Amino acid sequence: MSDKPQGGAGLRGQVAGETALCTVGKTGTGLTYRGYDITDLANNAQFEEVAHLLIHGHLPNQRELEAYRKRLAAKRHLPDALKEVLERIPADAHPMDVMRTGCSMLGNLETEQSFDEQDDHIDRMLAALPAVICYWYRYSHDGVRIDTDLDDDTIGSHFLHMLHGRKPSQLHADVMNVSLILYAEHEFNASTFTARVCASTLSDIHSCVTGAIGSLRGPLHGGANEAAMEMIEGFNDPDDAEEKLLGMLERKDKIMGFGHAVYRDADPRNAIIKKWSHALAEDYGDTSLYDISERCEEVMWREKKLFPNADFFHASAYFFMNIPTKLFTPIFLMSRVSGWTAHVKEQRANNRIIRPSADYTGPEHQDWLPIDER
Ligand SMILES: CC(=O)SCCNC(=O)CCNC(=O)[C@H](O)C(C)(C)COP(=O)(O)OP(=O)(O)OC[C@H]1O[C@@H](n2cnc3c(N)ncnc32)[C@H](O)[C@@H]1OP(=O)(O)O
Ligand SMILES: O=C([O-])CC(=O)C(=O)O
Repeated sequence: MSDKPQGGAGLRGQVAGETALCTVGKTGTGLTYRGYDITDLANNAQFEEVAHLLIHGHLPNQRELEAYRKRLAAKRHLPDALKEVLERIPADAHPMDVMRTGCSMLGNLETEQSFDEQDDHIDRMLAALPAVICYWYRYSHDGVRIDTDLDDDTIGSHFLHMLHGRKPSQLHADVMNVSLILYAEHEFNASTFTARVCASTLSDIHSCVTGAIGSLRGPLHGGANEAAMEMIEGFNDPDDAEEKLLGMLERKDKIMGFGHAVYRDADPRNAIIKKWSHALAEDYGDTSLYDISERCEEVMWREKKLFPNADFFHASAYFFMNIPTKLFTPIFLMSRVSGWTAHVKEQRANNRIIRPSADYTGPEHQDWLPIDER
């Protein structure tokens, strides 16, 4: 059980609803999806099994998994109108803005007319959002119009295939799979709560996801994996990292990829992605970025008792897979859409509009002043 002291700010520690989807900091290594431990899932599952678990309530059997995979693979194409919009977005746009626009445009072209259609739209977003980011990235950076309708078995391999123009190695496909599992769900985090607030007004599913994308974009949430990468890239070696980190701590800078709103001693996702980052570093043939990251972990714990969260070793892992830094947060999104939409379904199934109260801190009664007297 997490015993982190919880102040009032940021609704920290306050129960804001119920969920059957996830526990954070309560049991086992501290993170479970519908009762399954994150380590078991990361060691054994395919991301599509986890998405099915979250969205449809149970782990699929072989027949269900094959049908689910087929259904998702059939939804990878992008409508021409969406491609046109993506082609108009400049290369220097923020990729999370591209995702926000892409998701919203999909909602214009394929609007959810009734909640009975929600599962079809969820499948579509899971399948098409990786295509949205890769189509834009490859068009704006390489000048190519990629075919997104590829035959890869999994969402992770499909993404890497579109991005690099070739099928990924088994190691890279495995790491993407684990990464998507680790990022899939995390209870009432900021972006999921955004999705639930939007769902509680009985809005459409694309609005819920588009709003959540905006919340995930920030550096205190999903944007931290990119910010962590920018930081470690600035360190020459472990000793340089230590010296610079100490300076940053002295100046009270925020160290991206460290700390957590709920966990106190460790984020259970860190050990998993750290192990894979090490395997990737060996495969890459240059472990220096991994060594730098490990030194950051040591220094942060020694100096501040702060630990890496899910984002920190993701930075080096993605780097070793030749993924451009600006696409790190969109990968988080491609995964978290499973958790967001599972929460939207849960909210809709037992809905009351989310509308908390505030402590008023403004002025007492003020007399009206005509404009020429102000
Ligand atoms: C997958 C994810 O989205 S995980 C989160 C990703 N975000 C990041 O990595 C951004 C960096 N981390 C942070 O900003 C914070 O740790 C958060 C936003 C994740 C959690 O915020 P909070 O719950 O407010 O943090 P917490 O209550 O533990 O903060 C306690 C103290 O530690 C400090 N602290 C927390 N994290 C960090 C950090 N990464 N670097 C430096 N100091 C930190 C806080 O400033 C605070 O100091 P104070 O008491 O002097 O104000
Ligand atoms: O739970 C949080 O506040 C942030 C987080 O780790 C996640 O969303 O994965």
